[in-house]
Amino acid sequence: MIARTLIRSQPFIRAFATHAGPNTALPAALHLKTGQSFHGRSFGAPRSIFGETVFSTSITSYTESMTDPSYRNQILVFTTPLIGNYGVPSNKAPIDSQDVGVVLESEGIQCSAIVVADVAEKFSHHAAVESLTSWCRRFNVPGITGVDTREVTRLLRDQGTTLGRLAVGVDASAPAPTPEQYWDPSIENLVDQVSTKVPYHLNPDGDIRIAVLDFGAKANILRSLIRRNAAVTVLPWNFDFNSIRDQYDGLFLTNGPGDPSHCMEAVLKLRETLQMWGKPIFGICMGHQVIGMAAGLEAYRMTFGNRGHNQPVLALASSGSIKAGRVYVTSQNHQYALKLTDPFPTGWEPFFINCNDSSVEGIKSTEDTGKKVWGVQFHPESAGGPLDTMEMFTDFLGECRAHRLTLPMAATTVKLTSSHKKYAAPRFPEISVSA
Ligand SMILES: NC(=O)CC[C@H](N)C(=O)O
Repeated sequence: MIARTLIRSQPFIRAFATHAGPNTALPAALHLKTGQSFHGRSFGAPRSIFGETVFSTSITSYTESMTDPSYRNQILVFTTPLIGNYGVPSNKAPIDSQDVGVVLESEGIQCSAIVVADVAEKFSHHAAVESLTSWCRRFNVPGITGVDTREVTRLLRDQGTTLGRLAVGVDASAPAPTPEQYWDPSIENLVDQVSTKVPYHLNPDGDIRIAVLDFGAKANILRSLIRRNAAVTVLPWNFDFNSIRDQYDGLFLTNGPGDPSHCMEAVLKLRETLQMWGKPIFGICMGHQVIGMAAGLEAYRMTFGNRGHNQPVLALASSGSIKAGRVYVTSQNHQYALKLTDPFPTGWEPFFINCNDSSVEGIKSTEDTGKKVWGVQFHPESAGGPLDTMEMFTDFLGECRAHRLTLPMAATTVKLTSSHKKYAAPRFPEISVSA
């Protein structure tokens, strides 16, 4: 206890803190459904799991990636060899109306396991309160270290995202699972598992009303809206926004895990919104895919997706802070993408294209429609990663303000409640939804 208090209060001591836990020496294996096995040592929770094995090329921000709900049920392989060297911060944000209650992207670890070449047992950072190992253990998430992640990544790049199992406490003589034993998370509606179950409000005193459809929102998306003084109502992913749309100045669709085809209910509702409502709409990642599908585009599963904070995208059109012909470096985490068709659906145009693989990185409504609707596959909110496209939030809210409602703020029928806030400690009044 005394040692822990000292470690928390003394950056000097913390810099040399080690957290070699009791299960560190357990053997562990990463098995892929395609037949390859990699052996190393366990850290974090001493339990075995199945999941979808994906790789991220991010150099920093393992804490933000691991708490991103879009990584739900994925075994995350970091291509950066040393992970954990700056520890893990406290996840409690100051309680004020301009924040969402967490520092990271959600309350806890969302990926099902992590694979690293070399887990750092020593960590050093002024905000760190614990090691990666102890954080994983607290959230019951297993990790494997001592694996040749370059070899795993090359395999995943060639054969595509592959079902896997992280088996803890087994040595090289233990048999790998049979192909039928692998569990495929993409058959489940993961969005339904991570979306808020009931509506809640953030920053109710903001000057503009934005409804957010929550497909598994990263906290920094909500933060980016409320720090620009939006009053935000976060709604379940399949909430009937059309029944309350007249009370809002803009609609935002968030990121979220899994296959977008599980979200057809939201796609069909959004199709009606697009036809009947003229206010600005902005979607990120899953939200962008839902907008594209509502517009008539198809989504497909990529070979290995794009995950990392170093993805270059080329702007094909100018809009707000975005200038056609410029390359922006972006943060990404996705397995699916919209199909590029020629022609594009009437009233829509490609907005961005990926410089590496030419996948669709953004779509927008054409000028002649008079509408302001955008979707981007990348994450302008970053967390972590580059801030090149962050001002798209300012652009969106600027358009919303230009068409602002004149209703008094109290006129919304989505009322506040205190239960079921996804991120925040209880600090808002009770919610009940009257249609
Ligand atoms: N970050 C996201 O929203 C990801 C969207 C979707 N789950 C995909 O993998 O493509």
